[in-house]
Amino acid sequence: MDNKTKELVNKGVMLPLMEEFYTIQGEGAHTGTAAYFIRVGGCDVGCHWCDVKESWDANLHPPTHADIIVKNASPYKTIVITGGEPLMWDMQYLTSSLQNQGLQTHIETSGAYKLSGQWDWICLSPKKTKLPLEEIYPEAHELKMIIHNKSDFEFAEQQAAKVSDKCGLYLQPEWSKKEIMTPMIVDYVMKNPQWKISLQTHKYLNIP
Ligand SMILES: C[S@@+](CC[C@H](N)C(=O)[O-])C[C@H]1O[C@@H](n2cnc3c(N)ncnc32)[C@H](O)[C@@H]1O
Ligand SMILES: Nc1nc2[nH]cc(C(=O)O)c2c(=O)[nH]1
Ligand code: SF4
Ligand SMILES: [Mg+2]
Repeated sequence: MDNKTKELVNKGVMLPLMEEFYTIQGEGAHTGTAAYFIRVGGCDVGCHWCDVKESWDANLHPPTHADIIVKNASPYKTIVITGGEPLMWDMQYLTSSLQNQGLQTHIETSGAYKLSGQWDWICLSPKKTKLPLEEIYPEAHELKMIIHNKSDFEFAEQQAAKVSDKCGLYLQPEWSKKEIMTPMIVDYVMKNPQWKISLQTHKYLNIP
């Protein structure tokens, strides 16, 4: 990568773009809503069950000008920025440009990096391997905890204690463990109705 490109990536004017696709938000509070997804490469959080490990190495994803990303997104209404870990990059330029076009900016994040950007919706999905920075908890609109084993319920409660009263609470089965964990989540939500269940509905629908 040349120095000029590096500088633009540092400013968030260019971003390592893995893929963009129009689909239905499959998870969490906005499940069922049509949304344009922008998947930015780069993540070092290291979830062993991550369903997009191809995103991890930012060098595999071409630095793309945010103006092009915004142009591609402009026909749509709800834009979901995901990754990889989007907060590894400065999200200010991209999100302010999207909002200037009248688009709704949503993020999927582990919260492990400094919060940047202007967001209409923040979905925080904390990971034990690299905990969220304290600053993001009061900003989260939705807390989405992935349940891979029984101890993850305890971790979910610890994280729920840190978000605001207005934050929606979701338990989502880790995909490879869904046969075992989904019934446990159903039982847990009935006993602890402050939580809701979130399924990866796009995977059941066979859509991206
Ligand atoms: C691939 S991550 C990208 C955004 C960010 N790095 C994060 O983890 O929030 C998008 C969402 O998918 C969830 N996820 C990833 N792998 C999963 C799996 N195997 N089963 C269930 N959810 C998963 C993450 O927890 C996160 O909520
Ligand atoms: N349909 C669909 N919904 C999603 N919600 C969060 C996703 C993600 O990978 O961040 C995702 C995804 O990859 N596809
Ligand atoms: S933080 Fe997100 S992208 Fe990174 S490894 Fe975990 S699930 Fe995958
Ligand atoms: Mg996904």
